[in-house]
Amino acid sequence: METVADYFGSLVFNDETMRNRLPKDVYKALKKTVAEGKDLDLNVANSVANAMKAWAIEHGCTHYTHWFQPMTGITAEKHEAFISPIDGGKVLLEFSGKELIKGEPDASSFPSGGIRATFEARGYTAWDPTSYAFIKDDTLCIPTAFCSYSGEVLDKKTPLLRSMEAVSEQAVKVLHLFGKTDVKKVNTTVGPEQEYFLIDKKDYAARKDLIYTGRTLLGARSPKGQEMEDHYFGAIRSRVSAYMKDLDRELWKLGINAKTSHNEVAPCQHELAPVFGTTNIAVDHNQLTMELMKKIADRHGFACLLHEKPFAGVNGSGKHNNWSISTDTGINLLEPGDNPKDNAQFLLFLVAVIKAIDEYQDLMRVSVASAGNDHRLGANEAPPAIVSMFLGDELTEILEALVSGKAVNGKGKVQMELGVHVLPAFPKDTTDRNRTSPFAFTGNKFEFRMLGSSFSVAGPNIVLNTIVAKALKEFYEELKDATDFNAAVTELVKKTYSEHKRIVFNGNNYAPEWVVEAEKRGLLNLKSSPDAYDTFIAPKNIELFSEFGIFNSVEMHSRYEILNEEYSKTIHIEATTLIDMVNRQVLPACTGYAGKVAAAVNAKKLALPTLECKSESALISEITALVDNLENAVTELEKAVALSAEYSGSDLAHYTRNSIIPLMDDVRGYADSLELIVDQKDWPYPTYGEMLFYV
Ligand SMILES: NC(=O)CC[C@H](N)C(=O)O
Repeated sequence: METVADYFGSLVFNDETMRNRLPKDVYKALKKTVAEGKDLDLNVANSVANAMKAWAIEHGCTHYTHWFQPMTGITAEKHEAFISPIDGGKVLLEFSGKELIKGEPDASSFPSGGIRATFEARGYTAWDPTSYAFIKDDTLCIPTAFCSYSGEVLDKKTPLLRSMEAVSEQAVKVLHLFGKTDVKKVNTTVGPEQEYFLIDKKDYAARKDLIYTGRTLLGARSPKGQEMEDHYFGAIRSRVSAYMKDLDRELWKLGINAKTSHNEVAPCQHELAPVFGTTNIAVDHNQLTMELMKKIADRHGFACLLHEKPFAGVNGSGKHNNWSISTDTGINLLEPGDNPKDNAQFLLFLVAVIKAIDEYQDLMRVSVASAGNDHRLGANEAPPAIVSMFLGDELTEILEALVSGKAVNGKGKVQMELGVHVLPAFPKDTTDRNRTSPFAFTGNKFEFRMLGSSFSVAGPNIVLNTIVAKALKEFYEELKDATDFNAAVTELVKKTYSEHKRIVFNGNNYAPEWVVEAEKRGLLNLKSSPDAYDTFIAPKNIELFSEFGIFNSVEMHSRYEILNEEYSKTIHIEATTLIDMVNRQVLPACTGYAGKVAAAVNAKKLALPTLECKSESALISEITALVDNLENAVTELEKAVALSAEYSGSDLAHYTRNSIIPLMDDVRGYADSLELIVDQKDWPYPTYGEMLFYV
């Protein structure tokens, strides 16, 4: 019988395939290029392209595509057939090294935030040999970076790769000070847990809001929600289980380490978690996972919803980004060590992260800001908009003790004195977890829990890598000339922790008291996305990204434009969808139903003139009053949407947030009240109950 091990990675031009199919010297040259990040020699590229083509054709491919990640947050592809005509009406199948390493799609219609006028249509894609080529839809896909003709970055992969290099360079320098001179490279790793909803395809097709916006804009709560806490980790329905198996199989063929599947908190909500991997590859794999989740759902009669808040009032969907840094010699730098020296190193990297998060709370917040995630953060078991870190009691105690010079007490586990050489051996697995924290230490990695389920994980990791690179760079400067290295490290750990400990919060992030406390500590509370976006172009942030060559000022401003635009457009589509549904579905349904009741009253009275028909009359009045309110509310919304033409950029985003969203809430309030009193048979779209429980 064929086992997973037999077909795992069968659609990937991975290391094993390359070793088997490439001439030895070409294989070696390619490996060297990847390891050293150098440009690829054209002869090597030709040879690799040839082998790739042969392999792809054997697997039934007719086309190839550069597969890239523009600023849309999803991936893009433009398929080219391998065919090249020859005399006699025949074709050859061709794929050259040049075609492998560089593509030139007409790129005028991708978001560029004003960098490129549409007449400057040219854009380049360049092969990223650190991520393997793979086959999707009988097409050879080549992971690539995407930039404009004049070299400005237009994608998410390029800055991600740069940020990985930045953190590697700085971490290596610091590690060399610790005597780890064998370390040449440091990689950040990520394991993104992906949450999603599965609903019946028929229900999906019957709701314009799901089709146009990915979330329900209307819908009264069903009598049951998630309050019984019976869905989380519950037995998986057989239809969903079949879907999960199918999905795993397809992901495994693509070499994606899909590992954990389970039911999530809300009805119809699930999660898939992979084994962690190098950030760049984890980002590519997460994009593929999201794409396949949707595609395979369709095969099983489901629609897969990746929106952060498809249903109001129940759990939203996040994507928890488990982030760590490890060396090419196999050391996880966020793993407490076995001996005092390694622990000093661990503590130094730990406080680098603490400093980074505190100094760049704003960027962390921006990296998870979107119209969809605004509904999720701070509601129904998702972290709030205030960025803080959870370290756990033990680690906090150790750092506090180090700062105060006192011995660690309490659990009697660790005694410590000052000085690096006497730092204790830490318990490896801190058992306490904090699900409420935006950024939680979980023993050997940080779990960044604020990301929304529909996000590309590139953005948040670009920020994380860069801000940690910055902290490490400053540390290196402080330590490089130290006469007593151990003492200098101790001092630096103490100083950094004292200066930045306000960002550490081990308590309940959902509690209202935390908002008050966080304000006292001077932490940012950027409640909505437009508030967050405005901080993106703060001088300190432009300096940061420029310093490490991740983005220049022009690229930062373009991204700022794109963020604001995407936000406003998303809500504009939502508002116009809502108006459409109300005017053309809800209002006619309500009027129709009230008419039916009125006709029934008339008929009854005709039959029995003494009848008063009090409750029917009250119902008609209630419906009519709500319909009047709904009409007024939707008219106000229409006016506000029309007025939005007067704004642009950040002003438009703020206007949208402050003027459009509250009116959408008003509309929803009246429509949902009507849903609860109108005959179910007359209601024009499936209800929450039908979508979440009748599956
Ligand atoms: N149990 C959980 O981890 C819930 C997480 C929640 N779905 C979120 O949005 O982050």
